[in-house]
Amino acid sequence: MRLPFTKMHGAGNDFVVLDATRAPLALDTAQLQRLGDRRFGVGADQILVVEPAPSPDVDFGYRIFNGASGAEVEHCGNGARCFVRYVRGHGLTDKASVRVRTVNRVLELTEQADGRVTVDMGAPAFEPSALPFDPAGLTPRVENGFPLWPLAVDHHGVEVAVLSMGNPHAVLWVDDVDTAPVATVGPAIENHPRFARRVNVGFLQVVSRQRVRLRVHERDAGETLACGTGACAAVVAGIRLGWLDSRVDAELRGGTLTIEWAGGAVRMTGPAETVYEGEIEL
Ligand SMILES: N[C@@H](CCC[C@H](N)C(=O)O)C(=O)O
Repeated sequence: MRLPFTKMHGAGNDFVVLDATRAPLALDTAQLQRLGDRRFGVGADQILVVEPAPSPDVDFGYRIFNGASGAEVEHCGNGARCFVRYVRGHGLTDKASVRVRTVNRVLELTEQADGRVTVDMGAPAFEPSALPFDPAGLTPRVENGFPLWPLAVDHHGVEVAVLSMGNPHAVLWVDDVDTAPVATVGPAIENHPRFARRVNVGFLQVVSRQRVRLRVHERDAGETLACGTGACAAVVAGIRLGWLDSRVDAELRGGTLTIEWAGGAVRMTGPAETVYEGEIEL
């Protein structure tokens, strides 16, 4: 099968985008992994599939697969920005704002006049069961009414905030992201037995009440240059702890995302770029 695709990125988090609006696409795990493979395939952190609207209240279905494993996941924020650029650029809609349904929420995606894209990401969920995270036997330290959970990781103790943006996130605080142990502590928390479906891990440095620096070890992907849901989760946790204002610029290695949250849905604004179009024999 020759499969047309579009390579895109949002702040360096890169994607293969596939159109399944005209004919259904049933790719198996090996085919998805091949698309995600940087040596034997195209290479991408995630594979994004544009599907017909599954219900009348939305314009499209939006499915996401991690490129390394081919596993389906619930959300991808940087991908959502690329999604709207893709459907408008490929003539699939002329709406400025597009509503899409993921496996567990509805997102609204809007292209701005300056070329950036704003995503209504949906609301964060704080119950441990939303990730899921097993808190049995743990006593959190509570700051500003928000729990920080003690975790034993590689014989060290760390404290993490846990929350869901549709997909699971743990956030921890560091003095300097440049020296943060992302490559070691990231996978250890991702695979910690208290996270039954594993977890994305954010390392957050607070620079001021309106500016943070962030690195994210993504579930299944390792460290990526940016993670949209990770930026939302980290900023929301910082706001809940009383450390951040309601509008924050999050600097990631691949670019800056603006995150806004005042309770309710989180808004994320950032770049979305097309790199090239191609075809692959699968
Ligand atoms: N890059 C994404 C998140 C992709 C999914 C994540 N790796 C997971 O397994 O939940 C983003 O921009 O949000």
